[in-house]
Amino acid sequence: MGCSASCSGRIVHSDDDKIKDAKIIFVVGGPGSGKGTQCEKVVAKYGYTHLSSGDLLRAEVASGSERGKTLQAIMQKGELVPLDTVLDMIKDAMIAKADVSKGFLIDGYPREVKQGEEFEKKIGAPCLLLYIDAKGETMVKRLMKRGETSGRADDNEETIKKRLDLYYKATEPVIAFYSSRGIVKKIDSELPVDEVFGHVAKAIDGLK
Ligand SMILES: Nc1ncnc2c1ncn2[C@H]1C[C@H](O)[C@@H](COP(=O)(O)OP(=O)(O)O)O1
Ligand SMILES: [Mg+2]
Repeated sequence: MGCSASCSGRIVHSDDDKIKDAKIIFVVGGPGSGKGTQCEKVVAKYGYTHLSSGDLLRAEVASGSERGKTLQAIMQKGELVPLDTVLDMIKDAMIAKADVSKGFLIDGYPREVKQGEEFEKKIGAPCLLLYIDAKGETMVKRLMKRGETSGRADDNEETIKKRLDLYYKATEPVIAFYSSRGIVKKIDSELPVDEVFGHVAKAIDGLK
């Protein structure tokens, strides 16, 4: 945010104001369920901005920064990185895109209920949660295949298993949490990509 001590609070607030009324969609699903694939198609059709927490974190790792080194060690083990780190990165990215974006797809976040609560405190409430649902065995198969070319350190059998376990334990409660608010749309991601997208598009068209 680059606000020096001499700034009045106003500058910080105007940054926050930029995203105050933003349309926010959470995209939740297991690793390899097809979140990234669907988000790309939403970007093309609707002009939304796609923010993948994993991609933001991997970009930080690639930058070679000290923070990146710490993150890499955590991600390689298939664990969750500290909440504040991810949230700050998402918020900065949203502010940077606020002027040109029709809305935001928050992909891979929240990973646990607490992350959702913090997001709402610091940024805002989602109007929709797309629950990209595929079977465990489908996700493993897709990730093993993706691992052949992705270069992702966590696309290997051992880490995939840990990520799946963590998904079921920590992330599925997120879906229950938002279901009670009536904003969850469950999308069958076992179908071919374009058919999955048909359902995603219907959910987005139903907004407002
Ligand atoms: N509906 C679908 N049918 C077949 N393959 C799919 C699919 N959706 C995604 N894939 C493939 C593309 C990727 O290689 C892999 C993981 O997809 P992804 O979009 O990277 O998942 P995520 O972002 O949820 O981890 O599966
Ligand atoms: Mg992804």
